[in-house]
Amino acid sequence: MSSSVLLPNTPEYKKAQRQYFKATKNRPANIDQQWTPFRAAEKHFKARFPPPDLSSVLDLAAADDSRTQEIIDGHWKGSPTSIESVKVPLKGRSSHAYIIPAIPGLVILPSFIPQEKQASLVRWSLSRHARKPNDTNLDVHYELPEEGLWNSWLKARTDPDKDILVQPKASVSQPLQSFPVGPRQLVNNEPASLETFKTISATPKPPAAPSPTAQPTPVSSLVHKMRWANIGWFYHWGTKQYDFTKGKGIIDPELKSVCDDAVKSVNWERVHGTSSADWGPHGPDWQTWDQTYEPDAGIVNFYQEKDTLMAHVDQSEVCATSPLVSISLGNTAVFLIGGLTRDTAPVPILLRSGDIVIMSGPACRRAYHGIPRILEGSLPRHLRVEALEKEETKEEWKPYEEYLRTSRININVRQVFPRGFDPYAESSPS
Ligand SMILES: O=C(O)CCC(=O)C(=O)O
Ligand SMILES: [Fe+2]
Repeated sequence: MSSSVLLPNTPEYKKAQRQYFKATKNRPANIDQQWTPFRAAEKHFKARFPPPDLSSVLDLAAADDSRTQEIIDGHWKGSPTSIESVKVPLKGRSSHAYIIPAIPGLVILPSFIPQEKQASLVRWSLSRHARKPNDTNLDVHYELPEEGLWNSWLKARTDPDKDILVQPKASVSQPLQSFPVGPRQLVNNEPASLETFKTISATPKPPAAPSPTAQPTPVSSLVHKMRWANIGWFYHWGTKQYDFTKGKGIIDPELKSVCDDAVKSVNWERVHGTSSADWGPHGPDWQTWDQTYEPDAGIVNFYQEKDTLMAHVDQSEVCATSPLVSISLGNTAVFLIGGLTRDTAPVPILLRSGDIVIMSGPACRRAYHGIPRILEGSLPRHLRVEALEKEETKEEWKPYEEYLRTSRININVRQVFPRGFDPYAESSPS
C-alpha cells in the first residue's frame, strides 16, 4: 500500500529517502531561493521525500461529518480551516458551496457529484469519450483502434490474444525530427478575446508531426499513456489556440447538464457581488450567467500517480470571465491556485472524487494554477468493486477500479464563445 510511505522505518519510506538523497546530492544549496513562490509550492507537494505535510492544505471534506469514512479510506487528510473559506448555501439543494476570499471567483462544490454519477462519468471518460472523433494525445503518434483504446483494452484484459500491437503513425523512412511525446507542453500565448479573435483564427495551425521514435505498442501498455482527450472545439497545442477549422465537437448532454446544474446552483451575487476587479470594457457579466453560460470546449485529463500539471493559465477562451467547471474523479489531488503571475504564493486545496471547482471572473480565470501531486492510494471506497452488491456489476466495474487505483481523471469544461456567437461568420472575410 503506497500510503505506508508516510510511516518512517517502512521499506517504502527508506527507499524514498534514499532516492531523495541521491537526487539532491549535487543540488546547489541556494537553489530554492531562485524558485518563484509557485514553483516552491510545486516542489514541496511533488516531493516523495519527505512525504508532503498536508496541514496547510484546505480539505473541505474534513468539515463534513458525512465524509469521515471517505477520509479514513482515502488515507490522506488536510485541514478544513488552513485557508479562510466562506460556506454559502446552493440554490435548490441542501448542500453548500465554499468561496475562498483569497482567490476571488473561486468556488468549490465539495462532493457535488453523487457517487453513482462519479462512476458513470468515469465510464464515459474512458469508454465513450476518449476515442474518435475526439482527439487524444496519442492520436498524432498512433493508429488507434476505431473502437477506442479503452474498449480494446477491455477485450485484451481477459484474452491476451487480443492485446494487439498498436502501430505508430510515423514510418521509419521519415526523416528524424524531434517532437515531444508525453505530458502537455506549455507554450506562452496571447490571451484570446473578441478583438484578437480574427488574428487567432488566421494563425496557421500545422498538424503536429508523429513521433519518429514511437514503437508498435500493446494496447495494455498504451492505455496507461493516455493523458488527455478534447471536448468540443479542438485545441491546437502547438499554438495554444483553438483550431476552428476542425469544426465544433459535441459536448455530451449528460456532462453539459452536470455543468449547467453546478453553475445554476451557485449564488453568484455572493461570489462577485462586491467584486472590485477589472471586468473589462463591458463591466461585470456574472448577473447573466444563469442565461448565458454555455460550455463549448474542454479537456478530459488522465493523470497517472506520478503525473503533474505545471502552473499555467487557461487563456485561450474568448470568454475570459465565464465559469470554468472542473470535475475531479478517482484519486485525490493537491490543486494549487495563485495569482496573475507565479510570484503570488498559491493556496493548496485537496480535490477529492466528486468535488467540483469553478473558476470564474477576471482574477480567478487568469490565475496560475496546477496539480503538483496525485495522492497515491486515495481511491475512495465507493469507486471500488467491494462497494458494489451485484455480481455482474462487480465484474463490469473491475477494469475501471484497476485503472483508477493509480489514476485521477479531471473533466475540465470551458466556454470559448459568448452564447450565440458564430465564429465562422466573424472570421470570414467581409
Ligand atoms: O486537473 C485539474 O484539476 C486541473 C486541470 C487544468 O487546470 C486544466 O486542464 O487546464
Ligand atoms: Fe487549467
